[in-house]
Amino acid sequence: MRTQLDSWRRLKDLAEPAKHWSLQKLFSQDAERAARFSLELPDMYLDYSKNLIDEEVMGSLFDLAEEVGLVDKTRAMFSGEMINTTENRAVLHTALRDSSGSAVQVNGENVQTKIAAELAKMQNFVELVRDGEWRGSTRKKIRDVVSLGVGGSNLGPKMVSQALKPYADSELRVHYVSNVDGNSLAETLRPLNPQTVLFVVSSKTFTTTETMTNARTALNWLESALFDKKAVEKHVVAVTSDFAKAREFGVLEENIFEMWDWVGGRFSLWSAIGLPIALELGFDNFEKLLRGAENMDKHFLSAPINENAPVLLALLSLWNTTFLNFRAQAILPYDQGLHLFSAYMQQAEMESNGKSVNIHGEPIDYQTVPLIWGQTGIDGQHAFYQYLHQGMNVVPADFIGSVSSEITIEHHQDILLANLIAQSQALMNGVDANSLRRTALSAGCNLQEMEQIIPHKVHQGNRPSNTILLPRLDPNTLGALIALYEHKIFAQGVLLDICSFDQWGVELGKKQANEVQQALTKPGRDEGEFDSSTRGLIAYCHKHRSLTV
Ligand SMILES: O=P(O)(O)OC[C@H]1O[C@H](O)[C@H](O)[C@@H](O)[C@@H]1O
Repeated sequence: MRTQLDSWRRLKDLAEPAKHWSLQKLFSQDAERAARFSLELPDMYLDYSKNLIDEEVMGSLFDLAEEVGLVDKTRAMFSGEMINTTENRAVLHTALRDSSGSAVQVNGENVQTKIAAELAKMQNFVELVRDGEWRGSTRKKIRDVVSLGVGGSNLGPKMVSQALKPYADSELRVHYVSNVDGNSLAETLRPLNPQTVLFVVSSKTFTTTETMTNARTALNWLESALFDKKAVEKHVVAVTSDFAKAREFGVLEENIFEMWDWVGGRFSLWSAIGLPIALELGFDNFEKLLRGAENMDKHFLSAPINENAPVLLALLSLWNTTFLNFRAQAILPYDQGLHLFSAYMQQAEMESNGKSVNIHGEPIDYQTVPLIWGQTGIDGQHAFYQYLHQGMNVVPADFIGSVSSEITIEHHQDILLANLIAQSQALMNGVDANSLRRTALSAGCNLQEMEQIIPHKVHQGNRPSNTILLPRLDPNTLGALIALYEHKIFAQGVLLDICSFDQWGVELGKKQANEVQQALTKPGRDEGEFDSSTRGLIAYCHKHRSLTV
């Protein structure tokens, strides 16, 4: 049990006084604080000095990392050991971006050979489509790609596509549909010409209801518009680990791209699941994304734990959540391109570590991961930052920005960066009643009148944050940023003693949805097994359907 470890106990003791520390004071007592608690990598700057930490806390966190064997467990992941113990699988998204040529064995097989072959197949396909050599069934060039997938088979590629828009080829537009809400697919398809559309059906299992429903509707749309029962051959490709199911759907064997069971959905954008990214940005940019992630992999594997960016982020998350009891974390990108990054991180971290039993199946009696949420910082400032500054709960935040922009309109970028830096400063420093009084006096205000308003203007401050700056947002730095968080999540799982790579919590809802769906589509079916709330909701749906039909 983690709670029995010496370092864990020490951290528990240290947390009590730390809850009452003043970040402002810590800075004024130590001119070197920012240098002490920051890290500069070739393509990234991480400032974690605005956390409620000191050398002793960090030392104990490093001791914990050692006590739990983080370094050995990291090597085990990279080398293909079955660390996803509840599903008996290796976890090898890192192998997908390993260009070293060294073998990685899974069940006696070198997966690098398969990865290289699949990358070559992707590259060939991407070039055919982008060069206009791949033609639809009426011999027209492909102009629009529609990616159908959900969860890990959608969020990663979609987030990257959005982040790297300036690198996109305007000749080929890529659209993403994940929701089974028919409006989403219909709205996407409405302006498109079926003769020039290519669907990429991305599903590891090729059974996910939302994706398969959208795929069947898309196929009907194609077949009826093109009067061609074989439209699937030129207009649909699949990415899956279940080739038989994709063939059954009608996709030609040569148009199926493989993903493997040792790639988790939420870590899969580096595999053929990234095909829409490569189609939109070109294969060379996809490769740059892989190289950026590979650089972070090397850093994670080789840097000592006290200078290891993913480890630092994991330790700080543990400190804030498990020891200081802050139960949420905001992800606040200031770069508009990263507007889906918070949603992406939500799946990555919460699906991985949102658990309450340890790797041995025993109940956990400490806080695991925080609730992850957020949106672009600038929009957030005009929405929920009030809560961050003055709400009852402290929400540690990750501020993420890039120094220069692909489209350089300098003063825009300066305003953006100024806001990013100022917000973390304001959250840390706050403002107390006395300084409000001083400001009021020097402005010649009536102090008696001011007294009433002062409590409303006090900001407690002391709200922790990390700041991550990239020199610019490009395929390379984005690859590194995503890998940074992937490894943070892995390290967090090790520290918390969690199996980070299963997601049993998602399955229950899926099963229930199937049962409710049957009751919705076949009225009159015995609904006796449902509770009265469920029966009432189903009855309301039936009533209003019959009124609107
Ligand atoms: O790729 P698929 O098999 O369609 O699965 C898509 C998604 O399904 C579920 O929601 C899982 O929780 C996700 O991790 C997965 O990415």
